[in-house]
Amino acid sequence: MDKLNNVNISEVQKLISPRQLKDLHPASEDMAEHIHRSRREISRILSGEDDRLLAIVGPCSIHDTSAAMEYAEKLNVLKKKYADKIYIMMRVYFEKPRTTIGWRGLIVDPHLDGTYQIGEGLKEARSLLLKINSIGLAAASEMLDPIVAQYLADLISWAAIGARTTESQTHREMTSGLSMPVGFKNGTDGSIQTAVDGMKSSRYPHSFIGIDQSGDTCIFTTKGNSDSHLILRGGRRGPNYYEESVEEAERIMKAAELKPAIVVDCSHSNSGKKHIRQERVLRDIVEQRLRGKKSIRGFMLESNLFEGNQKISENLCDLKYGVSITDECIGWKETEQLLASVVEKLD
Ligand SMILES: O=C[C@H](O)[C@H](O)COP(=O)(O)O
Ligand SMILES: C=C(OP(=O)(O)O)C(=O)O
Repeated sequence: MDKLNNVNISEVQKLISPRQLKDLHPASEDMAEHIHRSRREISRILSGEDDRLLAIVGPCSIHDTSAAMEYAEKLNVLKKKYADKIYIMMRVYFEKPRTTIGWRGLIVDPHLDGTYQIGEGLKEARSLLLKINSIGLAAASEMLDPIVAQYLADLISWAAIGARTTESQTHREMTSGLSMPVGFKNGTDGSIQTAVDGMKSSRYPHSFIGIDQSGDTCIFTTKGNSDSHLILRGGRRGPNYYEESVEEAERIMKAAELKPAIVVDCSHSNSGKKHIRQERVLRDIVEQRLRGKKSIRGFMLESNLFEGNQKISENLCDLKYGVSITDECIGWKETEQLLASVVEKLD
């Protein structure tokens, strides 16, 4: 009996390497060009060179890839229709950070039953990202596990560091080496400073340990990511999308010698996790922008084919199609109406 090692480990399994997964599900040259272009467009919006608003819209989490693809097709129609006013991309979230415990997303538990078939989850996630990008839509996702990034980051055009990891050294180091614009969410306690510290840290070069495409342990030395920005998502004390909060965020970013660039998350603690309240957040920030608050560069909506959410039932056949199994989302009809009204106001 080994008394010192693996005391709390019950099993270790080999996993496919990033390169093996990419060989199975490769990105074409055309797709690489589309993702490169999307990242540049997003970067120009976040820096203010492009005056459009970034709209990150989609499910709280992906659990059914067919429903996700139906959603992507619908969203892509709006992306093309409103392209001169807003840049629409899809929230394609596969990793869920939990306050305590709960389903952790399609990659970790693709069968939703605690069997943790992570290899299958990675394949499903990569194959969905390929399909979404192939129709010309760009994908936005949270980067939670730095190892997972090696399998999927090439297909992602915008990433978020979540409220629960925004203070983490590991996530700041990872961000400094990521190839796409990355938003730091304010902490769950509402701290904007924590996210601004994350932005600042990730702009510098770092060295850290990670795995390469073959799965070998390596030292990565990064150049720093100049495309970091702030995401206001509200906090324990309530929402932070109001003008006073936006101005406080601007002050904190300026004090850190960062150019203010803010995306407002209309969900989470800005809506008290009530989907019907996302609309009022969105209307308010569009009004702020029209009054000249140019530091607001985008917004995020949690939206699905149908509104609300549902618990993961014992019998998975009972799950309703197109309804979130994590946070509440607005439904497709409301999503269409909200995006149309944003564009109308910006006209
Ligand atoms: O976005 C989803 C949730 O807000 C996040 O994963 C935390 O969820 P929990 O507080 O239900 O664990
Ligand atoms: C988990 C999320 O958000 P936050 O980190 O703001 O809680 C999310 O956007 O899915």
